[in-house]
Amino acid sequence: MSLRSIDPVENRRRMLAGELYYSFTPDLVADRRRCKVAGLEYSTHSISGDVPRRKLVELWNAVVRDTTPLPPVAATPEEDEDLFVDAPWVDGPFKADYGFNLKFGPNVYVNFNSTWLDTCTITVGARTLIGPNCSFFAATHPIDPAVRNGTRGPEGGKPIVVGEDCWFGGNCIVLPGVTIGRGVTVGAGSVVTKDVPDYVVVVGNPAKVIRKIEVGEPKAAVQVDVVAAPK
Ligand SMILES: CC(=O)SCCNC(=O)CCNC(=O)[C@H](O)C(C)(C)COP(=O)(O)OP(=O)(O)OC[C@H]1O[C@@H](n2cnc3c(N)ncnc32)[C@H](O)[C@@H]1OP(=O)(O)O
Repeated sequence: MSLRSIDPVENRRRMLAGELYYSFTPDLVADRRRCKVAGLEYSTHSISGDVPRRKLVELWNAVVRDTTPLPPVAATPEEDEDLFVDAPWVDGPFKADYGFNLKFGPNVYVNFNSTWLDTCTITVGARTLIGPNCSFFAATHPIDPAVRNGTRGPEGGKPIVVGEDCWFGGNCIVLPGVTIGRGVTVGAGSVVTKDVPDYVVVVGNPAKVIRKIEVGEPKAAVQVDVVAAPK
């Protein structure tokens, strides 16, 4: 069967739905290339720090294909930067398959070298912090090599959901179909293979709960005293 004969609309529907589909069709190859190019441009400016925050948010929105208009430019560069204080902050290098299946909430931070195989949606809840070298793999392949059939065979996927207020240490891997609750800490180097409930610490490969987290008073109660004294 030629991959060119596949109905691109139905194929794409199957990809997002987590059903078997073909990923080496011309349209999906082009979509991945678009994301690589947009991600490279974003990463380059993220690393060099040579553009204002507004431009970086614009480049990020291009990666994830978010067409929401940015707010009007503020009076000063500082005030303009403040407009984007809650925009997701992703340090380059960053790599994803499609970009448009990434759904990040406000105030999310992703440290450098993250990898996102977003054949299905990958949702990251507000205020979640992600350490360096973390990978989120929504994509999967058939276990039977006869079905898998290299680049000619079908592949699958399952969405990943990360709740609000989570923290991932460095070098974590999250597998397809995993839902992680609110306020979870994932220890460095963990491989999360199964769903994780709210407010626990998980570590290891496969990640296991090592303790529950007692949630404190609202965040404002914990303030580090670093505000400069008025001159
Ligand atoms: C957003 C960013 O950029 S993040 C910056 C990068 N920073 C990091 O990656 C740091 C990540 N931190 C960790 O992994 C920490 O170990 C934490 C947060 C999971 C520690 O959690 P705590 O609840 O304080 O665990 P604690 O240190 O008491 O250890 C409890 C047990 O778990 C084990 N453990 C702790 N972390 C890990 C881990 N990542 N993997 C495997 N085992 C671990 C400990 O060895 C200990 O085992 P023991 O009971 O047999 O002695």
